[in-house]
Amino acid sequence: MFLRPLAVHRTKHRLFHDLRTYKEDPRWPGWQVIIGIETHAQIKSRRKLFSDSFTSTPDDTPNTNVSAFDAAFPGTLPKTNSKAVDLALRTSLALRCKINARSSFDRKHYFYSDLTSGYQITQQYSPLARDGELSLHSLDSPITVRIKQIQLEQDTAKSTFDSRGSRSQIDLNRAGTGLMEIVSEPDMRSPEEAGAYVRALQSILRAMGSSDGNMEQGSLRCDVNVSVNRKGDPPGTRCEIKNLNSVRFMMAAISKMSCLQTFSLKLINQPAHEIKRQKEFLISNPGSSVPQETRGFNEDTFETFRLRSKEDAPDYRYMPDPNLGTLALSQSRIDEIRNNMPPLPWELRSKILDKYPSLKDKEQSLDVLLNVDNGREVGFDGEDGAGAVEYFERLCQAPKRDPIVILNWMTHELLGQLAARKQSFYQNSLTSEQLGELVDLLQDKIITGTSGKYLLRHMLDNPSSKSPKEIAAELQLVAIASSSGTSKASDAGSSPSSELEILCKAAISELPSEVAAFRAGNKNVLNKILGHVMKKSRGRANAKEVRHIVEKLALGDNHNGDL
Ligand SMILES: Nc1ncnc2c1ncn2[C@@H]1O[C@H](COP(=O)(O)OP(=O)(O)OP(=O)(O)O)[C@@H](O)[C@H]1O
Ligand SMILES: [Mg+2]
Ligand SMILES: [Mg+2]
Repeated sequence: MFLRPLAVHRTKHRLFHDLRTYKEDPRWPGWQVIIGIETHAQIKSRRKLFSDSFTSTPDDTPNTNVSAFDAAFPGTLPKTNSKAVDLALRTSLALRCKINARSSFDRKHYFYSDLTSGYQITQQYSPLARDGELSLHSLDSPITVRIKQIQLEQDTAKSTFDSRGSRSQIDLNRAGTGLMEIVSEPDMRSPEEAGAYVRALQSILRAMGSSDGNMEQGSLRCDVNVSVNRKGDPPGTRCEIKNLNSVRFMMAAISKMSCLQTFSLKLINQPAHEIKRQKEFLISNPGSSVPQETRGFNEDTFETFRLRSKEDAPDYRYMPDPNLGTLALSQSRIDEIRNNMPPLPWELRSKILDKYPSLKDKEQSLDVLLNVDNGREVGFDGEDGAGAVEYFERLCQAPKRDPIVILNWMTHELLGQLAARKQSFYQNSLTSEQLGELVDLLQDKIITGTSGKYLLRHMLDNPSSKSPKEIAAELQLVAIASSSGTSKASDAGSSPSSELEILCKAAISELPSEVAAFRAGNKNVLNKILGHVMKKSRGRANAKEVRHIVEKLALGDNHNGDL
């Protein structure tokens, strides 16, 4: 009884996509571009998919997390890691998939040095989940991309080629790590839609704690399928571009034009990207279709290049894995996961906006916060840890703190500094208490913005449990107060009111010609005098106060203040 409306809805949904009306894209008039994406997301479980060894980060010493099974010793048997399966289930539910109560594993055979067993365990015939969807709200014209299936599989080892020694080196740390292959239907029509899809997927994976979703570090890899057809014609033959490792590269592989804002303009005259290449083929070979190929992407020239044609495609000789049997999932296990799902990114977003309405004008920064790659320790095996959002909320607990100021400091300063150090959020050594106090020092004008940034960098470089106030005093960052006493720097114990005036007086005597020009009416030269004082104060002076004092000293008490 209850299934019927769902089935009708699904049918309508599919029809909508199959017939998705041709919409002219001014970049390739008369043509339609169709894109489908296969993503491989490393599962953020503590242990590998079929063995007890720990999963690794790229920084781990090679070949230190390897069990006999990962190295394919004869006689070793796989044992499915239920935590990894649970994380994949959570992801499948977040993507509104139907869970397959009985899925199974198959062996995909091929011979390469990074695959010691000679086969990869995957789910070719009966995947974990099917028929999901992901809505892309960030686009000007939002779309829904259908998810064809989600399958579990093993990652391979990593081989690197040492050209000096003319030899390949194999690191088995990655061998056997759990992957989710998430396959979309061919529902995207532009590089922008493809980019939005991968970004939305990243935020879901991160919110579910099921993968770091980090393309640069290889925990998320995309294969992009692209085809081109003339308006009114059926879809063209797809070419698959393998292993793209950033959203920008993925968009560039589809169409160089889409990424010219982010990359150098010198690329404008370089040869073909995928859409251009396929269009040119169809124009110069009327009546033929583009040959089906697997292609690579050159990150320097932004060109795709042929790896192999369909005829050269290996015969993987798929066969059911005799050691694993069926992966049976009880309804109660699925229900339990459904009932304990962490909030989805858009749920978290509206919860935060309800709680802190002033952030409505700061949606871009809020999205940065919601999409933070928390790193391995948070949500490891689905456990909850203090991710960036929780950290933000802890900071906002002190009543006098302004959520806008906190959000700015977190997204612009803290996350910026962590990114510069190539650190994930979990590697952040600054506690929420420390950052909170730092922001309080700023709001109370005990330190200036410049000093605050310096203090933050210093604290990240020299982690300690000391309070920012103590460190600010040690580093002599406490702001110099003006004679009007607006600063609370009197805590520092010196006589700060005169210190600022002494600095200003010194500047006036050290820059006589600038002061003369200023007195003669050259307003611009004031900045030079102010810059001189700011430099001498090592960022501890408040620029407004310095300006006021310099004007007063240079022009006498009678200046009208609006120079
Ligand atoms: N005409 C088309 N144009 C663009 N993409 C397409 C087209 N037809 C299918 N696709 C996309 O191609 C992808 C096919 O992936 P799938 O995993 O099913 O097969 P595969 O690429 O043959 O397998 P493998 O996992 O071994 O690479 C899907 O993402 C699908 O949406
Ligand atoms: Mg595939
Ligand atoms: Mg493929």
